[in-house]
Amino acid sequence: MINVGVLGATGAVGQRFVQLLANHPWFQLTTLTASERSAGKPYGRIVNWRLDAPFPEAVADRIVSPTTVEAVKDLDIVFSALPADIAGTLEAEIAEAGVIVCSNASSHRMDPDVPLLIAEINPDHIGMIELQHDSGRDGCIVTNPNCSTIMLSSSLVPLLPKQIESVTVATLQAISGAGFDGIPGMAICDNVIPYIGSEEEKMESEPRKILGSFNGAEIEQADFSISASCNRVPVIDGHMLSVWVKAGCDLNEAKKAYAEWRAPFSGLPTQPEETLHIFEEPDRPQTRLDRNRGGGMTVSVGRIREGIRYTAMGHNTIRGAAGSSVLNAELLKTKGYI
Ligand SMILES: NC(=O)C1=CN([C@@H]2O[C@H](COP(=O)(O)OP(=O)(O)OC[C@H]3O[C@@H](n4cnc5c(N)ncnc54)[C@H](OP(=O)(O)O)[C@@H]3O)[C@@H](O)[C@H]2O)C=CC1
Ligand SMILES: N[C@@H](CC(=O)OP(=O)(O)O)C(=O)O
Repeated sequence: MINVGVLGATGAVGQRFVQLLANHPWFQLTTLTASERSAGKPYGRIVNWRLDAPFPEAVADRIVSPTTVEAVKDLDIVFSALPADIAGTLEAEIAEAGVIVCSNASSHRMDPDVPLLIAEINPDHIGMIELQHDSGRDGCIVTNPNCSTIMLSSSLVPLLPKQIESVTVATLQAISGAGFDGIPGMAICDNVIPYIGSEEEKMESEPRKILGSFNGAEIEQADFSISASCNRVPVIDGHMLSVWVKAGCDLNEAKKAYAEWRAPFSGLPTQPEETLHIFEEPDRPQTRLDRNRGGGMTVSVGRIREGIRYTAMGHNTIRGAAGSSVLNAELLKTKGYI
């Protein structure tokens, strides 16, 4: 078994990691960390379990560690669900100590030697790890994109060969995206908030790295513009996107590209049968009905119509965070990095 830990194991993403890793066939969850407020106490006592999945009793008595290099330096992999302001320095120090860091935080996403990885979308970017090893880092950092960016980039990939010129996107994002203490109920009930700090900037930059090509030394970014407008809506989980794509194809060619696209590999434990599910019904995808498709790992796409316009939706803390990160680690194992 491969020994793994979760940094920030009590938060919205951290709890998803614990849920997904508790019975993982390859990874043994040995270490859970959180802030000084939680360290030294049994996980089952201090965690406020808020997921729509049963609490994994096997970790109830595990004593929460402080979030330090010392606490995780003997592990093979750590999954990071830390706030970005803490993750920057700490993740780099943990990677220097020889550990593989699979991170959800934004701190290292745009580093020139760090893969911004969605396993089925840009698996060859994993080669960027060699750049980190070349510069003397014993371990490495592999990052997940921003949660809305994962839905956008995954849903754009079938159209990539059709010469995308520009992308316009408007989001309807769930409140779990802001973390457990992110948005008070009084602010979001019966309301829509047309602002999510730094989200539009991330959506306009990260997909160009993800959908760019890696030539062995650097990423040549995808050559199209993105304009994003992000909104918070009162749903618990699931980010929905309305997308407009200017590309060199007509509607029939676009629909054919979606129907024919397949993930480049299959069979990893956390990989869904369908990375993309294409709906023909006029009123799908819907957040509540479709967010758990493929165990929360499938991105649903529908309403593909003249323009080209479509709707995409996925589970923000599973496909958009913890699930994608675990799948990235599974890919690392199959490629011999673990
Ligand atoms: N929510 C989402 O959909 C997504 C989140 N992300 C990113 O994932 C990361 C985690 O987000 P999320 O789970 O939502 O956040 P939460 O606020 O829900 O959880 C934060 C976690 O970090 C711990 N923590 C807070 N301060 C410290 C500290 N000073 N030292 C050590 N640990 C600390 C908390 O522990 P304690 O309980 O002890 O305070 C908790 O475990 C962020 O970087 C976020 O941007 C990325 C994609 C999607
Ligand atoms: N900002 C996203 C979630 C998130 O934390 O993203 P990032 O890791 O890029 O800051 C949301 O609110 O839905």
